Amino acid sequence: MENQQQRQPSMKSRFKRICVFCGSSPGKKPSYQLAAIQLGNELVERNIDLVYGGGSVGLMGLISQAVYDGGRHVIGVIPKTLREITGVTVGEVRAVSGMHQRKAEMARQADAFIALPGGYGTLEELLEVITWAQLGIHDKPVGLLNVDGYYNSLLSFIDKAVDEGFITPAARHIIVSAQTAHELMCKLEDYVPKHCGVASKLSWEMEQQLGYPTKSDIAR
Ligand SMILES: C/C(=C\CNc1ncnc2c1ncn2[C@@H]1O[C@H](COP(=O)(O)O)[C@@H](O)[C@H]1O)CO
Repeated sequence: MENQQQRQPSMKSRFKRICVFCGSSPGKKPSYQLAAIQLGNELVERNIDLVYGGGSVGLMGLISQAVYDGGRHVIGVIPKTLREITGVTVGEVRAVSGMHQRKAEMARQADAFIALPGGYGTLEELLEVITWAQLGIHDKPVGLLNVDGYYNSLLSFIDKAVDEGFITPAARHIIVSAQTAHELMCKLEDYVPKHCGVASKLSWEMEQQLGYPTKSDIAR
């Protein structure tokens, strides 16, 4: 069933659709669950659609429901194997063959990425899109919603990696973090990449990295 509640957007955004990575668990603190709903509402306010990992579990279920209830389009990208355990997806379901295809499809569909609190899956997805940005595969903004300081230790670790010479200051700038959904969205709207060095030297086949069939694939 199509979502009924069409609200008038009050803000314009540079983004049409954002990919959100977040816990398949709800987390122990109510603030994590509240942040997922607030981020969903913030996307609705700005007329932005959602792409996410699909299903109704944990924070994933909360944000997708909030965006759907607000009248925006939701795409859930789910590997066929996970479909039975992740619950019902509101909006559109895109079934893919595996976890790699899921990440490529989510990345392809989005104009920006945001990570809410989560576990291994969220961290892996977040670090991959940061790495892809560093390599110049995409220049889409990457936001970290640092709810109640959940990601403080990760940010400290990344700052240590900068101090120790493993991450450049320009690549550190890829991660845009804030404590509230509103503040994060404002920062992402203004984000300008600084890490153009690698991107300008390498000529990635963008389509290939994000899983599009190339012209030569199609010709085969
Ligand atoms: C039903 C349960 C787990 C089902 N597992 C997943 N369901 C949906 N999406 C998942 C699942 N595991 C990983 N993902 C992707 O990673 C992120 C969430 O992983 P995390 O380890 O919980 O942070 C999420 O963005 C998905 O794209 C039992 O609860």
